[in-house]
Amino acid sequence: MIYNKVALIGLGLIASSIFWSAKRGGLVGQVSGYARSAATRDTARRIGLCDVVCDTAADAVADADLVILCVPVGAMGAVAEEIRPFLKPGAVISDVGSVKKAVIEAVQPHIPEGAHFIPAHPLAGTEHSGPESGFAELFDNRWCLLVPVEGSDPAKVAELRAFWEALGANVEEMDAEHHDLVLAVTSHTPHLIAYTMVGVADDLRRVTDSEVIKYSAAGFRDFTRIAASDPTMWRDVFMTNKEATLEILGRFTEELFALQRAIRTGDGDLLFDYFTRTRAIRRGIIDAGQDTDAPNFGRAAGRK
Ligand SMILES: NC(=O)C1=CN([C@@H]2O[C@H](COP(=O)(O)OP(=O)(O)OC[C@H]3O[C@@H](n4cnc5c(N)ncnc54)[C@H](O)[C@@H]3O)[C@@H](O)[C@H]2O)C=CC1
Ligand SMILES: O=C(O)C(=O)Cc1ccc(O)cc1
Repeated sequence: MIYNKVALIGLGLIASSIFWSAKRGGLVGQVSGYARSAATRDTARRIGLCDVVCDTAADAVADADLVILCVPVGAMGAVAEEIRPFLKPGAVISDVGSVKKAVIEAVQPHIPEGAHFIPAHPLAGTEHSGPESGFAELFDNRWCLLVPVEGSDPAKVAELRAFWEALGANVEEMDAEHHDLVLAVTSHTPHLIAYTMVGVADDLRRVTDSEVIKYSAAGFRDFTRIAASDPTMWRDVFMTNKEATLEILGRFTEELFALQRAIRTGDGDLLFDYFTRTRAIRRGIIDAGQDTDAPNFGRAAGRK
């Protein structure tokens, strides 16, 4: 057993999936949990989420060997400050936030001497949130990126890697700056585009009165699924990964204008060549075994 006691702070999709996955594998002795809202704590107790649900973050982290912050990115710093006095000496503090540079800046100042901060980000999720949305298979065969900070103890990093591997994930290490740029391309900007597209359709009330959903092809349906993601979480992502998302959005709008111009001028060759190139990228993703239509997406989508 890598950790005797693990504390989960924030009991939503990711924390509940960590719990069910850890239970499935018999990975930890005890998992304690804390959520800010009494309603979430009550739900967690009702569904058996965590071995013990505590009414304070202090109680949850007491004696924990690993504390995982599973709250929205914008709340990480305040939560780290709150738990600081109650951490076990030598404890590992990690997180699952979708942005890394800002989380490190917010959390690092609150890590006490002797404790180990090792940021992490599982690249797995659904559009659902809350304590009832998690499931044991969420991380199976998905990536989890570890983002060690300067001075991270390699032995502690190796333990956290083994923990995530036991949860089913494939683990890689990356620095924070690179992580935030990669995620801006692969996750953050695509989410913003989905939000925008659904917003545009909603503005055109004329067609949205049931027609948009009724006649929606797979493309728009995927957008509506993504645009149903948690507003707090995604607001925080864009507030904290500002630099990288603005960089990618700048490039995106340039390309969009180029395609817009090709449509206006009737440049079919440009469109054909562009779509041929992008088709090859999709095929490359599938050949590499990184198809985003992985089973856990289907499963979550099939729940509602
Ligand atoms: N949803 C997804 O697809 C993924 C999310 N993440 C990251 O994981 C983290 C958690 O996301 P989810 O589990 O999806 O969110 P969620 O919305 O399902 O759960 C968040 C939990 O944190 C609690 N919370 C919020 N503010 C708090 C505070 N100040 N103090 C204590 N508890 C607080 C909420 O009540 C809730 O229990 C976020 O940082 C997100 O960026 C990472 C990978 C995928
Ligand atoms: O639901 C989707 O489409 C996702 O892309 C899941 C996801 C959301 C946020 C992350 O930081 C990582 C994965």
